[in-house]
Amino acid sequence: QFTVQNLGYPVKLGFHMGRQPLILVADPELCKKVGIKQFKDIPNRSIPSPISASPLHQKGLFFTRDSRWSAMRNTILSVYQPSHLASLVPMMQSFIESATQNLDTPNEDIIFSNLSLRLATDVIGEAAFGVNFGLSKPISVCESIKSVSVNNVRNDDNDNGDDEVSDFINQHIYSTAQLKMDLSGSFSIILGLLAPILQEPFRQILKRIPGTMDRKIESTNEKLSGRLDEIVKRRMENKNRTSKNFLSLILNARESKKVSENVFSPDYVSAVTYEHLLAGSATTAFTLSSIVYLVAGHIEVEKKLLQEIDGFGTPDRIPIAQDLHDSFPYLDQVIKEAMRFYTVSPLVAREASNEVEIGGYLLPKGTWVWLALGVLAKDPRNFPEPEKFKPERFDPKCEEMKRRHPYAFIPFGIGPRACIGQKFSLQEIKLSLIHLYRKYVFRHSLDMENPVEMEYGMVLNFKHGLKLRVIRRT
Ligand code: HEM
Repeated sequence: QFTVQNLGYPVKLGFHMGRQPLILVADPELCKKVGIKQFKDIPNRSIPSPISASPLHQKGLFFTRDSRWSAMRNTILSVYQPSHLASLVPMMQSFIESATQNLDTPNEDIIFSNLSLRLATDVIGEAAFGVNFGLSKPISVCESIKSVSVNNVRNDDNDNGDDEVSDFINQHIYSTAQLKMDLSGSFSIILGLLAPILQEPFRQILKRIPGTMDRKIESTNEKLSGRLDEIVKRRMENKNRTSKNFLSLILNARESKKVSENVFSPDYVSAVTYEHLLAGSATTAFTLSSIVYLVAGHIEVEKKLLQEIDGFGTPDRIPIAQDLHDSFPYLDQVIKEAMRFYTVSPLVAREASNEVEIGGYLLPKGTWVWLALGVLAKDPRNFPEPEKFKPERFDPKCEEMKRRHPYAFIPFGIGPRACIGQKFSLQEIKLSLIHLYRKYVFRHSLDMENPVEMEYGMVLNFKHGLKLRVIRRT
């Protein structure tokens, strides 16, 4: 395991050790070249342990980018187009209102990162499955710091009456927390780093031995993929799919024979649906948490932000999509700066389709090329004083912004494989922040470690959760 730290951002590469040649790219011009041309996505099936330990690995389907993916991407794209996104505002707003009711319990701090994960999971659950997972219920005393550990989310009560779905989603949250890319994972993950060829045989043995992490992961994964299969099967049987969500669109395309049924096999549909849930929840949740964390520590930013939000109108005026686009320029800057400061998805992977020259190096076919988005975002050539949180650096009128390379800030990736949920997540994050700051401000809890500790996993996360004191605005 080794860490790239020369640009101030640790990128753990332990899980790559001993595999095919790898080059890490942290230059905007080269990122553009790699992201848009000459490179294909890594067929992620070949990425070792941490990802292959996830629920749908057994089917060989998790995060695969084979020829079927283009058909899938085209099928679901319309869910994420602006006209449809605008119609999702009321759904998002209703989850936000529900999740953030009664936040200010006297003398109790909250674990905001739990709240944001539940909220983001509910929102994507509705968009992907058309199912209300019921996680965004008002926070209660049982969610105060004193009684809930961050790693214990799956043990929380969830009495929404739909056991199957709530169990599934609790498993999902648990399994998301288990996806680690360093040496703190299961024994087979560690073995995979050192002797890849032994990994699978060992996993097969270890998963049968009670008490091992491999056994726990295996059991979570089995339950999770079983439940997901059931949800997909039931939705396939129900032909009355009028609402426009991810799963309905795929199943309708399958049945209308626009896409061959063999292409969208039930297993494949399960895999991409799960992947979607994962891609859309942990990323959005962390981003929302990190913004609130950073604003809580920068009172001058908070003041300016509150002014903008208050200036929009009385709290009963819910912004529509156009308002979100036009009326909150400072909020835009705060979000971008927070996403630069803590890049939730620090690495984007590609593979050279052919021998190719890049940055003066001749890379053999098959070389893995990783775009280090997190390193890019801390490069002082594009972001002077990169360790300072300064939303104004994203003001379109400022010199720093005008001078900046257009690909210096690409938290959603780049090119034909860029994030499909970019606009969706920004809409959700903006609505959440506007709603929250109309009612509350936040301060770091005294129980929060200082300096904050991050976990550099599949996605960035607060190692011990984000703990906040909530103050109701008067
Ligand atoms: C703040 C929130 C988010 C961030 C920072 C983020 C970031 C990313 C990044 C960096 C990639 C890889 C792009 C590349 O390879 O060039 C990606 C891919 C993807 N994201 Fe997101 N994402 C977010 C939210 C979402 C949401 C809400 C959804 C679903 C609604 C989503 C669905 C996807 C999918 C399906 C892909 C794979 C696209 C493909 O391979 O064609 N993401 N995301």
